[in-house]
Amino acid sequence: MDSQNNKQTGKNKNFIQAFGHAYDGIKWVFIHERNFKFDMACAVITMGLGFILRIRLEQFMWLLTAIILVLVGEILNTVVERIMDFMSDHHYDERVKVIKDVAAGGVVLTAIFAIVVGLFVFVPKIIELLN
Ligand SMILES: Nc1ncnc2c1ncn2[C@@H]1O[C@H](COP(=O)(O)OP(=O)(O)OP(=O)(O)O)[C@@H](O)[C@H]1O
Repeated sequence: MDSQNNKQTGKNKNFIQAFGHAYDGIKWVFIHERNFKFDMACAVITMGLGFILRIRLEQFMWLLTAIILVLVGEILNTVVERIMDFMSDHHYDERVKVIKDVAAGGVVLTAIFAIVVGLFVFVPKIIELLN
C-alpha cells in the first residue's frame, strides 16, 4: 500500500490516506532499519513463547507494553537520525553526535525495560515448569 500520491505536500484528505502514509512509514523502518527487524523478531518469539507457556493476560499486557515501547522508541530514534542526516548532510558535527547519542540512549532504556519485563514474566514460569 504505497502512498498513491508521492508528490503530496499538504494535509491528508481522509483517515484512509493518513493511515496509508503511516503504514508506508512503518514499512520503511522495517525495510531499512536492522534493529527494527530484530525487535519485531524478538516480539514475535516472545509472544509465541507466552502462548506456549500459557502466561496470564496481565503478563501479556506487560509484554505488549514493553514491545510497543521498544518499537516506538526505535521509530522515534530513526526519525531523529534521518533529520540529523538531512541537516548535517552526513558531515561530522559534535551537536549531531550528542543528539543521535541521546536518541539512541532512549532506545536502550526501553530495551532494558523490555528485558526486565521478560525476566519477571518468564523466569518464574520456567522455574515452575522445572519443579
Ligand atoms: N553526522 C554525525 N556527526 C557526529 N556523529 C555522528 C554523525 N552521524 C553519526 N554519528 C555518530 O554515530 C552513531 C551512529 O550513527 P547513526 O545513529 O546514524 O547509526 P545507526 O547505526 O543507524 O545507529 P542505531 O544503531 O542507533 O540505529 C551516533 O550515535 C553518533 O555517535
